[in-house]
Amino acid sequence: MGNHIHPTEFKISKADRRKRLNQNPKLIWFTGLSGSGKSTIANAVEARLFEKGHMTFSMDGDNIRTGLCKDLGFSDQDRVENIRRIGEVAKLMLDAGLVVISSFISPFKSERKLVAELVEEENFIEVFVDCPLEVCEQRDVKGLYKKARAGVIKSFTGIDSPYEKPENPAVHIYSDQEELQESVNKVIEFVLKKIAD
Ligand SMILES: Nc1ncnc2c1ncn2[C@@H]1O[C@H](COP(=O)(O)OS(=O)(=O)O)[C@@H](OP(=O)(O)O)[C@H]1O
Ligand SMILES: Nc1ncnc2c1ncn2[C@@H]1O[C@H](COP(=O)(O)OP(=O)(O)O)[C@@H](O)[C@H]1O
Repeated sequence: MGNHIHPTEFKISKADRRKRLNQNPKLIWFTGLSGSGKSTIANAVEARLFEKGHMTFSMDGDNIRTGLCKDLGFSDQDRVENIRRIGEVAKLMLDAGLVVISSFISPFKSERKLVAELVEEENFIEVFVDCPLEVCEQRDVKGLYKKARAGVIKSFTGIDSPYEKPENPAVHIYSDQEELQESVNKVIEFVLKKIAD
């Protein structure tokens, strides 16, 4: 099927959009356990970037798993497909010139690497929200750990489904030891240079 696809050359290029929006599009990729603080930090980071005049867009389970990926569950295979689709959407948004912020557990190294390659490594900023399982479980923001321990939810990340930690993240957050503002500042300091370059 792919053989019969003939790409159109669009008149407006990535460079045109970059110039119009006055920013370098980047993908800020938050990864970490459920309850580690991805959404909380991502939300504050987006607000700061937007305040500074950048055009941003955030993706998380709320706007992806209820729509584009609503046919997917939490088996390894479905998580891989979830991240693959998110990577493709992020790529389109980067082409549109946006600073894209994503908050998904994204537990597998290989999938995160695939996304980085898809959007080109230089555009991929991996932010590891590191938080011990015990702390996430204690927070239990959505009551899901309790359900996972009770066996009501199967294949829960950190309980009976793996999380592979990033080895060399661009930004390493320790959300059990840092104040929210400190974590946000670390991300902002790293990304602002890249976006404004
Ligand atoms: N089995 C299982 N394992 C992990 N998480 C689960 C599960 N079932 C539901 N949830 C809720 O779904 C959110 C994670 O979805 P993601 O799309 O980020 O997951 S993944 O990247 O595809 O692994 C996750 O949200 P966050 O807490 O924001 O991380 C959970 O609220
Ligand atoms: N330094 C911190 N950074 C982020 N969240 C924190 C921090 N300290 C405590 N929290 C709390 O931890 C919880 C994290 O939840 P959430 O952001 O929904 O995580 P995730 O998106 O990874 O599932 C929130 O209730 C938040 O207030």
